[in-house]
Amino acid sequence: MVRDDILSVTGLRVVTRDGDPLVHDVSLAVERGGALGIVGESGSGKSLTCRSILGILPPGLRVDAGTVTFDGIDLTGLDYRSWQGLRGNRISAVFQDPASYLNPSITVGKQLSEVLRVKTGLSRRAAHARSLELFEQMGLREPAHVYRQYPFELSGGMLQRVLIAIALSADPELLIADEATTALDVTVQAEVLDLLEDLRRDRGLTLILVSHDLAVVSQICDHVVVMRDGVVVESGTADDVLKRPQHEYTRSLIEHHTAYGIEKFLAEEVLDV
Ligand SMILES: Nc1ncnc2c1ncn2[C@@H]1O[C@H](COP(=O)(O)OP(=O)(O)OP(=O)(O)O)[C@@H](O)[C@H]1O
Repeated sequence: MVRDDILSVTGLRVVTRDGDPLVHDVSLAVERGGALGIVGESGSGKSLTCRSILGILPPGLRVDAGTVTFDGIDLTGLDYRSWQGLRGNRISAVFQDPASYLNPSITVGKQLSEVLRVKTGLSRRAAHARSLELFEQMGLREPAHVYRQYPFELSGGMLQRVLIAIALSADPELLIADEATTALDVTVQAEVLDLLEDLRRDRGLTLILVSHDLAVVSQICDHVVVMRDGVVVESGTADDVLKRPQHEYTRSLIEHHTAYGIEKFLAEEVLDV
């Protein structure tokens, strides 16, 4: 069967102002409705790869080789106006530390409503109703109460759900979650991952999940890319990469992470046989 990739990255290279490469020859692809995990230790180039896809590289860094194609559109050559129609609309993202993306002096409901009005042109009343609906879909209990709360009144898990609601306000096709559950405790982390998995199943949302934690990726991803020092060292189905790793580096990551809960995933191998 022919794969229907919504996103493909080929030979991506990100360099500094002096031309020093930070990400070299990265290639990956995500099937429409699929979930790709990008794993690797801190500094391996996961975030820069995602930021290249989103067109938001830090100042001084640029893509100097490769292509990023989203639904047939070459993102590397896009002008500002074309990005406006894509980022936040068809491609969205959530990051670590959700509080830093919210205005502390405006209620979270108002912040979501404002985004909805700007992105989808809804009236004030319709945006309010849609916000409540989105909060409910994100698993926030008592959405009308949450609507009136300020960021400091919510827990980390609730804030991340609010950020996911904002990221989904324009009904994007692709969501990039870059270490989005890293700061949460394990139980809340699992709940937010369940939410992402539900959104994938119910809305057909395509996911890229970036994490230094293999346990996180093993929970919902069907494909995995392993990065180290700015290069892809191994990629394939989650089953192949996590249960039958070919690369020494992947093996060492798995060894280190068995202590953090991917035993359950790896144990299924026993049942598979
Ligand atoms: N603005 C920048 N200027 C110079 N070097 C940078 C910049 N941003 C990142 N780097 C370097 O690029 C490399 C890849 O960084 P990146 O943030 O993509 O890694 P990562 O795998 O996402 O790690 P982390 O989980 O710590 O964010 C690292 O060596 C990092 O120090």
